[in-house]
Amino acid sequence: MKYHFSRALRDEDQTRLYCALDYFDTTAYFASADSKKELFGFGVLQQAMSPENLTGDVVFGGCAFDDQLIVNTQLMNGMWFVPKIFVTVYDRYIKFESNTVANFEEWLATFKKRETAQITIRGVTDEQDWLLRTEKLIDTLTTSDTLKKVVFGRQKQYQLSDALDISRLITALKTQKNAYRFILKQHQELFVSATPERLVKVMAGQLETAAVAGTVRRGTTISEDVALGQSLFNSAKNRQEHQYVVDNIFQKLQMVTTDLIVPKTPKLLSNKQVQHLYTPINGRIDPAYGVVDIMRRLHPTPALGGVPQEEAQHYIRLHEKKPRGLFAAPIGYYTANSSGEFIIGIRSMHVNQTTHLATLFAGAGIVSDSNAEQELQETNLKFEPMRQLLRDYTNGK
Ligand SMILES: C=C(O[C@H]1C=CC=C(C(=O)O)[C@@H]1O)C(=O)O
Repeated sequence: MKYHFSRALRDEDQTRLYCALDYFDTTAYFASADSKKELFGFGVLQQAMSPENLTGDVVFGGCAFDDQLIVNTQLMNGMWFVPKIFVTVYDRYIKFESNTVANFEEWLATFKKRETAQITIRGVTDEQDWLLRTEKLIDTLTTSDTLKKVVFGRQKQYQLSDALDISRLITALKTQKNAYRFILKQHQELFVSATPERLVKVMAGQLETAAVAGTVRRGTTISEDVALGQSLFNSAKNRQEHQYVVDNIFQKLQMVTTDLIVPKTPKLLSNKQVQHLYTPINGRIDPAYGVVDIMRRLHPTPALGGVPQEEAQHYIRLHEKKPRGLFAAPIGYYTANSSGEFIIGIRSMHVNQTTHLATLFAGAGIVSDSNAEQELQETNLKFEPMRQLLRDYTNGK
C-alpha cells in the first residue's frame, strides 16, 4: 500500500532533501528552468538501461547519445529507474510518495549536512587537437554534397582531490539562470547538467519542445549584451544552423501531433554565459503516443547531431575522441500516464566518485561557414557552467 503525504514547504525541507540525495546509492534530481518545480527520486525499485520496459508511477533516468558502449561506467551507457521514494516540490508545496517509508517527517529528519572535504583541482586535460579536427570538419562540409551540419563535441578532464557532495552541487548550480538542473547518481557515478534545452515536455496531451541552436557570448554591459544578441539574430550562419533544427523538429512531429505551432522567427534565450537562438514549438500529441515515443522520435535533433542525421552521427562516431554517453542525450522523467519531461544533457559533466575524475562536455554546431577558432571559443563558454560549478565548489561556496 502506497504512503502519500503532502504539506506546505518549510525552510529547512529543501536542505534536508538535498542532503538525502547523498545518502542513497541511486538518486535523481530534476529542477525546472523557472525553479518552481523540483523532483527527487531516491532508491531503486526497478532499473534498466532503457526506459521502455519499466513500470512505475514515475521513472527517472538518461539515455546514451548513441549505441556505443563505454567501458568503466554503467551510468553513461544509459540508466533508468523507478524510485522507492518520489518527492515533488512545486510552488512551495511538498508531496511525498513511497512504498517503503511510512512517516515522512521522521524520514526527512534523518538527513543532515555532512562534513565535507575541502576539494582542490589537481590537473586538467584537454583535447589539444580539437581545433585541427574542426578545421578538417569545415573542409568536409565545404566539399560534401550531402553533409550540412555536424555538432562536434569536446571533452575536458578535471582531476579532483576528493568526491563531490550532491547537496553542495545543487546549491552551487542555482546560479545558472534559465537552465534546467539535473543530477543522476548511480553507485559511484554522477551526471550533472545545467542545460537550457528541453527536448520535450508532455502534460495532459499538450506537447512543448523547442529548437535551441546558434550561440553568442553575453556582453559585459547591457548595451554590449543587446548588440551581441542582435548580431546573433542577424547572423545568416547562425540562422541557418538554427533553421535546420526547427525544420527537423517540424518534420518529425507533424505525423504525431495536431495544432503544431512553429513560429517563423526565433527569439533570444539568455543563460549566464551565452545567448542562444530559440524557437518554442507546441502542439497536441496524438493519443496513440506517449512522451517516451516522442523523445525517441526527436533525438537527436540537429542541435546535437547534425544534418542529415545518419551521416552526421556517423561522422561524430568516427571523429570525436570518445563516445558521449549521456552528454547531448535525453535525460529526465516520465509518469505512468505518459506525461513527463526530457531535457538534453549539455552544459554537463560526469564524475567518477572513486577516481575523483570529472569529465566536462561541450559541443558546437559546425556548418561550412563556421570559423574553427570561434567555435573553439564557443565550446570554452559552454564548459563554463560546470567549470564555474567546480570553482565555486572548491572555493567553498
Ligand atoms: C552541443 C551544445 O550546444 C548545442 C545547443 C545549443 C546551441 C548549440 C550551438 O549553437 O552550437 C549546440 O547545438 C553544448 O552546449 O555542448
